[in-house]
Amino acid sequence: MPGEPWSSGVRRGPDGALSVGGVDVRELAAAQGTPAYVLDEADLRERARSYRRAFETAFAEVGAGVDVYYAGKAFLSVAVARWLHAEGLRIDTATGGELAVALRAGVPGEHVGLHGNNKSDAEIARALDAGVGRIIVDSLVEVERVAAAARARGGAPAPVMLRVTTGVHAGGHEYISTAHEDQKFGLSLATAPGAQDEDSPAMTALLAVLAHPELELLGIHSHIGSQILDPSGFEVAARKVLELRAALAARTGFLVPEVDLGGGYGIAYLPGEVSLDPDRIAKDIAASVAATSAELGTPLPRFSIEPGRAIVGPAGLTLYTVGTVKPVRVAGGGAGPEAETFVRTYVSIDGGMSDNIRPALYGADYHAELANRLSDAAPVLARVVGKHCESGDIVVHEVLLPGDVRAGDLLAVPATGAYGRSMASNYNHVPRPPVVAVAEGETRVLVRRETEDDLLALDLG
Ligand SMILES: Cc1ncc(COP(=O)(O)O)c(C=O)c1O
Ligand SMILES: N[C@@H](CCCC[NH3+])C(=O)O
Repeated sequence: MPGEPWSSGVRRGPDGALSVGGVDVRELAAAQGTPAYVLDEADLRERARSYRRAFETAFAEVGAGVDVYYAGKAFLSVAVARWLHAEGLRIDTATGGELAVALRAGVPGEHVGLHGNNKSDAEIARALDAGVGRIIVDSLVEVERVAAAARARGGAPAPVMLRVTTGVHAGGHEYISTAHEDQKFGLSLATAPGAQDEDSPAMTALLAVLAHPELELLGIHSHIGSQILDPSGFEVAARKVLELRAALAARTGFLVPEVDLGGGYGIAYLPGEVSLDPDRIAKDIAASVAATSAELGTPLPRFSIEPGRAIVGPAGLTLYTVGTVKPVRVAGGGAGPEAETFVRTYVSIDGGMSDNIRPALYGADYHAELANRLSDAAPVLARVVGKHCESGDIVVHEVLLPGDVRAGDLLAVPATGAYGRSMASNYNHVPRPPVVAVAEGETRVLVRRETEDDLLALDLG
């Protein structure tokens, strides 16, 4: 069993080939083609269960309830929404499209949340019609827009949470850190310098929600970033949210019933890295919110969290076929004619930045291994690159691969279950790969491969 960053169902057989969920990758590649995203169903379900178990247990110990919402942006399909709902998770959506998948899966509206910093009126209307359990409001104008949509419908008030930015900056890359002040999400807890008498944008929006009879203020939401490996940021952000909740209660007498602490739990991408341990973080966060609430003299709210990557990321791998292998002599630094050089072996695969944009977008690092055989050839320093017209079309910046890696070999890249297929594109008119689930020796295509005909059907000539 290879261990992290591979899913728990990955094995290396006696002949050196990888299998996942009891399916040999050579058979899988022959039947489904490559590139293909391969999802280890048992691993995915176990991660969902372990997050739910960890948080339910730790929060029950301090006397609080908790719901786990799976952040569908990481990867959503009808089957995955059904599996995760069956495991007791709810579904967090960020657009009308994700909402449509959750509803198509039969997830009841009250177990679905809708996020978005720029929801359209149609998205708001659809969420209300579906009876979603919560709309996470992201701006003051949206308070008015959701209230207007709820008023137009009549009936029960719309359940809303307000997304706040706590100023806690966490996560793997500036683009995926979402609670520092200079960005588009949420409402800030900070007041303008020198304007101590003024309310923060977050407090102003909470008061605005309370002033609307068409809205039910369900909670306060904080999401501080993604791929967070130092969990202390969660506790700092939670304290700020609980302080805001106490301040609102002191001001209005209304104690917000729920607090969402967002997602962002980091995973291993490379051998030697370790994913956050849900038991450990759940215990730490529960102890910290209990202490803060006691200090503030407010009873604990109901909590929720929104992990995406930590549930689906490690459960997925991408299978590629090797094409061109090209040794390239590279200057190694130093100056003058004696500058050292070394050889980097560029291993081109049949996908690339269209199925995994994360290395190009965030400089994210991945690992790759030869998947169809073992080799005792001496390792070479390799860079796994795609087939797109970009020199930044890199899937793995640096990895040691056997020196005899050649056309026709299969490469497996682990930990691609999150933000791979969901951020895939058709750059260079490359059809997007399928998502194939494996479990107990069986294969099931969850999302079929796109075809050139699919792409041409959009082109009306
Ligand atoms: C509001 C919100 N919730 C949940 C998530 C899921 O994050 P992750 O996949 O890092 O757990 C995100 C993405 O960062 C998000 O923006
Ligand atoms: N898509 C990002 C994370 C952002 C998540 C959504 N707020 C990633 O691949 O890491």
